[in-house]
Amino acid sequence: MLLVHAHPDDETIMTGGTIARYLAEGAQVAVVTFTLGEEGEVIGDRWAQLVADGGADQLGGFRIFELTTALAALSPPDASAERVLRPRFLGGAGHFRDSGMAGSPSARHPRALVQAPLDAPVALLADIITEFAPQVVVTYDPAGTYGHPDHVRVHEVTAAALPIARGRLGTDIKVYESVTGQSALESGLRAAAGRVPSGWRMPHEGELPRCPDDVITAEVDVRGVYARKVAALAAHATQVTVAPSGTEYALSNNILTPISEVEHFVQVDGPRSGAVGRESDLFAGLDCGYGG
Ligand SMILES: CC(=O)N[C@H]1[C@@H](O[C@@H]2[C@H](O)[C@H](O)[C@@H](O)[C@H](O)[C@H]2O)O[C@H](CO)[C@@H](O)[C@@H]1O
Ligand SMILES: [Zn+2]
Repeated sequence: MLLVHAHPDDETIMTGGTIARYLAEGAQVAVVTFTLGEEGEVIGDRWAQLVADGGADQLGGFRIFELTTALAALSPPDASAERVLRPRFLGGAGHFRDSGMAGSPSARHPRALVQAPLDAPVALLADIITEFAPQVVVTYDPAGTYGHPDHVRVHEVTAAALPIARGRLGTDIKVYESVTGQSALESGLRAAAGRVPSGWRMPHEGELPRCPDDVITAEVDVRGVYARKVAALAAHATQVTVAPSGTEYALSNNILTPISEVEHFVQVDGPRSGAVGRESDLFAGLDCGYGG
C-alpha cells in the first residue's frame, strides 16, 4: 500500500489507523510526503520561534522529526528496525516546499509545491510507484480534502502519475481517496459535545470537510490500533493537540475534531472487489492475505 500525502501530520490525521492496521497485518506500507510543512503554524510557545514567517524558518526540519516519531508510533511495537515505517519525501527532504494556505505569499516561494511544473512531481511520483509497485494507492479527493493548495496538487500529481506507472508495471492498482464520512463525523461530534476542552470550540455547521455516506466505498475499522493512531497524532505536537479524553484532537485553530475509530475511502480506480456495500479491506479482491 502506498499513501500519498502533502504535509507531515496528514498521514496520521487522514489515514493513521489504516497505516497502523496494515503494518500490523504484515502488509508492505509506504508513505510519501510531498513537503516538510515549513509554513505551518506552531501550537504552544516551546517551538514557536521555529516558524517561517518572522521566525527561524526551522519548522520543516523539526516536522521531519515529528513525522519520524509518528510513523514509528504507527508501526508494530515489536517491529524490527527495518520494519519500522520511515518518512519518505517526494524528490528528497526539502525538494518541494509547503505552499501555505490558499492566498499565502509563500505560494510564490521558488520551491513551493504549487510553483513546480506538474510534470516534475509527476515524474518523481511515477518512479516511486514503479519502484514500490503497490497494489493499493491512497490519495486525496480532487478538492484536496479541505482545499489546501498542496492537498489539491497531491491529488493532481497522483492522478497523473498512476497511468504512467501502471503502463510500466502492467498491473492493476486499486486507487482510493481518503475522506471523512459524514455519519462518523457527526456521531463523533455528538459524543464529544459534553467534553470540549478549555479554549477549544465545536466546529460550526459544515465547517469540517465530510463525504456523503452513499459515496463511501470502503470503511476500515481501526479500533484495534486506535492507541497507535492517537500516539502518532500526539507526535505531531506543533500541529496537533490531543484532548484529555484521547478521542478528539484540534489543530492550531482549536476546532474540536473526533479521532475516528473507522477510516473512510472512495475507490476511484482499479479492480472492484464486488463487495456488497462497503469494503472492510482496501486489499479486497486481491490475493494477498491482508485485511482480516
Ligand atoms: C492538516 C493540514 O493540512 N495542516 C496544514 C495547514 O495547517 C493549517 C493552517 O496553518 C491554518 O492556517 C490553521 O488555521 C490550521 O489550524 C492549520 O492546521 O497548512 C499549513 C501551511 O500550509 C501546513 O503546514 C499544515 O501541515
Ligand atoms: Zn496537509
